[in-house]
Amino acid sequence: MIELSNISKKFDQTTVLDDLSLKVEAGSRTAIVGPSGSGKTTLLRILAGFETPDAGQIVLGDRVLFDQNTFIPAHERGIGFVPQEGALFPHMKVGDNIAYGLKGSKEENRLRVAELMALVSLDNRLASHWPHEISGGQQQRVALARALAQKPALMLLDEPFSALDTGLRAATRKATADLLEQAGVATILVTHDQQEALSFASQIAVIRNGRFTQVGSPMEVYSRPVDEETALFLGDALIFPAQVNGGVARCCLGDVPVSHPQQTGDRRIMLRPEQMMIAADHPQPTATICEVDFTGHLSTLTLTSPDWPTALQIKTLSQQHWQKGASVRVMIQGQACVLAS
Ligand SMILES: Nc1ncnc2c1ncn2[C@@H]1O[C@H](COP(=O)(O)OP(=O)(O)OP(=O)(O)O)[C@@H](O)[C@H]1O
Repeated sequence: MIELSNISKKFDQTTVLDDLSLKVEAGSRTAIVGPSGSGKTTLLRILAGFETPDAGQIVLGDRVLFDQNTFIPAHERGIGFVPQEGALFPHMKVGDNIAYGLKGSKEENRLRVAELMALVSLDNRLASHWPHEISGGQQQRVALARALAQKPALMLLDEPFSALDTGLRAATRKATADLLEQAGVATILVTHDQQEALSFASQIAVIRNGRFTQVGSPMEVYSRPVDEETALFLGDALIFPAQVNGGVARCCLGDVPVSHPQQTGDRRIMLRPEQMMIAADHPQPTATICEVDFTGHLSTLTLTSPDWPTALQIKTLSQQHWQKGASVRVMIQGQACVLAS
């Protein structure tokens, strides 16, 4: 397990990381997600040992890597690091890139490189290619193999899939997740892509202005975000003012059960678009479709109702029924999340 406690870092007079604490269980996957400039890369560099925090403690297993009196240098930490776009050595062939840092004989290293290439599903014949002769996805796998060669207890991935196009990106992400799970290596992925974070990790840490605003399972942070900014950062959200009492929020859509019944009073509630059920041909319609933006399997409907102060935009599965002017009934499934005021 890796545990960071109360990590802070300033550059000049600006606080970049502010009292961060996080636990990552052995063999598990955590994603740190947050907007540009929130401090994600700085935190990874601190973990890797490329940067020194001003305060706090980092413990990996039973080893203190950093505290007031300790600084274990990067090459002694047993931590693998895959930076953005792989950063392979361009003047070294693929095999030599992977073997970089291996300490065995030439023959032992050749066998280990072959083993690592098989592990990341790379054809062994690519070992004699130059990095520029292989695809972006293959380059990422080489970078991963190079990091795995050190048998790290923890792997740090800094936006490693960002240079890949959508299809390759999802496939490489899945392959990487499977591989790290098989190898039993704990992983921290940094990304500003919320979908990537939600799909990759079993723990999500949302960072904003150098602080973790929320840490939890992907489902927890997605469906129960602590505040409006976190809600909107993690996906599409519908946010309404509501009067919350006795586990029910009274809002323009009617009465909706809430997830935290202890929260009461004038609040704002959040629903995800998939919680909105829109029924065409309902005997008691509540809204009118005034615009349909068809984008393939999803359409964005703009709905109006005399009961609502403003129009609602709802992304939903495309259907033949979605026609401008059609009357529909809007129903809500599940519970609303009450946001921090
Ligand atoms: N060596 C440095 N010296 C001074 N300021 C720095 C240094 N490294 C990072 N910063 C600043 O710290 C803040 C956080 O940067 P960081 O790269 O950690 O953010 P990030 O969340 O990884 O952003 P992105 O998603 O754009 O990569 C930024 O304002 C950045 O300008």
